[in-house]
Amino acid sequence: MTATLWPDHLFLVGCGNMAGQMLARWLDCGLDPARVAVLRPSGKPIAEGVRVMSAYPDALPAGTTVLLGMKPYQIADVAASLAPLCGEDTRIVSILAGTPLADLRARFPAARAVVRAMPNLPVGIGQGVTGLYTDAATAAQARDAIGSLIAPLGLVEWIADEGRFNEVTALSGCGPAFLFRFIDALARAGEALGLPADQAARMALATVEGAASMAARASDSPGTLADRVASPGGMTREGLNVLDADDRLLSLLTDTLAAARDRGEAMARGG
Ligand SMILES: NC(=O)c1ccc[n+]([C@@H]2O[C@H](COP(=O)([O-])OP(=O)(O)OC[C@H]3O[C@@H](n4cnc5c(N)ncnc54)[C@H](O)[C@@H]3O)[C@@H](O)[C@H]2O)c1
Ligand code: PRO
Repeated sequence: MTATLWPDHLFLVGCGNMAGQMLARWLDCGLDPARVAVLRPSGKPIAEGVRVMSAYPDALPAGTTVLLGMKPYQIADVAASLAPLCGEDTRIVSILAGTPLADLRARFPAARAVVRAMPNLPVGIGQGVTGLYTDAATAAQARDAIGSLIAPLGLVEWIADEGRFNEVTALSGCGPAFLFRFIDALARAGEALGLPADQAARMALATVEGAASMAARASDSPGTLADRVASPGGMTREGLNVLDADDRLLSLLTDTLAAARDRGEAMARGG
């Protein structure tokens, strides 16, 4: 991995579940906490050396990278206080679901570099997925610097077409929740067939962890790997037949992603 180009000044607006995981990973990877300031209404401490404030400062240092980590519906209030502190060299990174770049540009007109980012929770252990999007108004140097900041979080994918950002969010941003549900359902199905609940929970989690790690390292596709588990005439094929009948699992997941995507589109319309 190439060395991370840490920003001189990082200002987090909101530091809950998601931004908190991003910051934890950055600090683990060597970001100097003295470069970080966090605005959070509670004012509660975050980590040794990180400055926490419950009100906006009078000014931001030149070239500050701002991470918008509060809830999407708070953007109007936040922008009213934050935009006057932003200059041409302020870099804005937004993780707000369903909030288009044009909306961010309208709210932070002075900042040249504005990037939409869609991380997911495993960024905290460096195994996340982050989709990124920006436009031509963001200079290449700022784009690279933001890419470098995101790199320690896991897989980084620049998205060419912002019109696909809600699909990206549905797949990888929301994806961990769907996988957590799957692990839970696998365990409960085992329990329904008669296994002790605690044992089924341990086995379901370890099975998903092992299968995902194996798929990540394999040169074969997950589809080929599934066939390798299924001995001809054996037990697995009978199970796969249930998942595959009428594309049942595929339909379920397509409907799941579509519902999440549609919510992103409604949020972008102000819903
Ligand atoms: N949770 C996820 O998996 C995930 C994934 C990708 C993106 N996101 C995005 O991350 C953002 C935060 O989601 P979350 O799940 O971390 O929610 P959260 O509620 O855990 O965090 C939001 C934080 O913002 C703080 N806050 C509230 N009002 C504020 C204000 N006026 N100024 C500054 N901070 C304020 C809250 O105290 C809270 O700590 C959302 O925009 C969401 O779309 C979340
Ligand atoms: N969490 C955010 C939401 O549920 C966005 C992706 C994951 O809206």
